This record gives sequence, structure tokens and C-alpha cells, in this order.
Amino acid sequence: MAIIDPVIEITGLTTRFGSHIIHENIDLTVYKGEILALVGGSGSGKTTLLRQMLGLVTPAQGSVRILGARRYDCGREEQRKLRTRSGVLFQQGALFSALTVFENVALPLREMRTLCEGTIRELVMLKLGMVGVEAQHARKMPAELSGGMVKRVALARALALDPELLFLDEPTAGLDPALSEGFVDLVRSLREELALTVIMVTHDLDTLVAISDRVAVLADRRIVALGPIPEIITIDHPFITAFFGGMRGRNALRALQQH
Ligand SMILES: Nc1ncnc2c1ncn2[C@@H]1O[C@H](COP(=O)(O)OP(=O)(O)OP(=O)(O)O)[C@@H](O)[C@H]1O
Repeated sequence: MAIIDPVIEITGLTTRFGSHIIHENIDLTVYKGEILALVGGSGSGKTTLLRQMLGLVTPAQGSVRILGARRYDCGREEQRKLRTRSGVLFQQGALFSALTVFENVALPLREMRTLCEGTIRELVMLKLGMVGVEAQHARKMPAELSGGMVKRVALARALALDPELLFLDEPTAGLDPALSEGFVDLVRSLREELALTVIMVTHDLDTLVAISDRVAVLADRRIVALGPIPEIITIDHPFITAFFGGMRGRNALRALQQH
């Protein structure tokens, strides 16, 4: 896969909540077609950085360019377009509990206000099929679904508008290892099929090893390491040593060597 075009360009980004500085002068470029994983300790600002790429948290300083547009300095129409070009799977509140599976996936399509009911129906069923959810589940309520199925439906909703960028916040949290593996395989094949760029926050080493092309490590308010895993693990930083050096880290890295 040729990785050349930058689709996200963050430069000189600083984030403050009151007197609390979360990020300081961060630069990060994400390239078209790659899966970039953001890792870091609890509270290091991973989710906040993801939300800044999505236009949900304004940085104190710096610039965020998404698909060539300035995220925090463009008109309303441009903002709306950018939103439709990004799909998001948040860790919490993945689905609206009062809506059926069908209506959850239909929601972003209805918000477009341009599609007729027949087209919406076709697209919803297509997206559910893409993530391996059978048509019979479309009428179910989220509470009737297994954890793995909820994630798949949320992914179908994230893909509803055919996004170019897919943002995943802890996509495998709460799934057992077999379900995690299935979900990771799904993301990998969708990336190939749909030419997606994926930005993912994860604590899960197995997921990280299985699908990330590059990893960005957030610590000390900065990105202290950025690159493929074999490069990252050579960097001498306490977070990296603790994260990759434990028993789970060693097991996950062994899996990487066997790939
Ligand atoms: N809206 C907000 N107002 C004030 N503080 C915030 C806000 N959002 C996040 N924070 C603080 O910013 C810091 C970074 O939060 P963030 O959720 O980005 O970290 P994280 O790396 O994703 O953590 P975790 O792995 O625990 O989810 C935390 O100290 C958090 O309390």
C-alpha cells in the first residue's frame, strides 16, 4: 500500500483545560490509508486529541487540518462536509438505546435530509451486511444485542455516510478476546475494501499489534514516539517500557513476529 497523502495534519497543538495543560506543541500527520493507533497512559489526552480531530474540542493553540481544510477555521458548510467525511465509534454510548438497530444506522442518513425512505432502507441494510449483522436483527433494540453485535452496529452507523476517515475510541474495550479478534479482522477488511484511514485510541495490545501500521505514543504532554511497533519498542521511555515490556506486551509482540 502506498502511503503518501496526508489526510490529517496537526501542528503546534496545545490543549489547556483551565490551568491544566494536556498537550504541548504536538505535531502529528496521518496518511491516507493507514491505521494509526494512539496510545498513552490514562489521562494523557488521547480521547481529547481524537475529539480535536473531529472538531469537538478547540485547541488553545495550533492548527488541525483535516482532508485539506482547517478544522477550526472554516465556514459552517465546510464543517458540515467534514463531519460527513468522518465516521466515529465512541467508547461510551455506542448506540441510542431507545432506537432500533435499523434506526440507529439510519440516523446519520436521515440527518442529511436529502435521501428518500427507500434509499435509506437500502443503505442501512447494505451497511449492516458489511459489518456482518443479519437483516433479522435490524428490528431489535440495542439491549437485546450482545456486546460484539453492539460494536458492529455502531460501526455500521459510523460507516453510514461512506466516510474517508474512521475514528475509533477503544473499539475492543469490553469484548472478550475472540470477539475482539473478530472485530479487528472486520476493521482490517473494511479498511482494504473502503480505502479508509483509521485513527484509533486503544489500550489493547493485541488490537494494536494486529492492525496498526503506526503507533503514536502520548506522554509528558507530547508525542514521545511515532512509528511502526518494532521501532517504537526500541525507544527508551518509561511508558513504552511499561506498556510493551510486561507479560501481555511480550505475548503480543511474539504474535507480531509470527505474522
Ligand atoms: N472537557 C474537559 N474539561 C476539563 N478537563 C478535561 C475535559 N476533557 C478532558 N479533560 C481532562 O483532560 C485529561 C485528558 O483526558 P482524556 O480523556 O483525553 O485522556 P485519555 O488519554 O483519553 O484517558 P483515558 O485513557 O483514561 O480515557 C484528563 O485529565 C481529563 O480529566
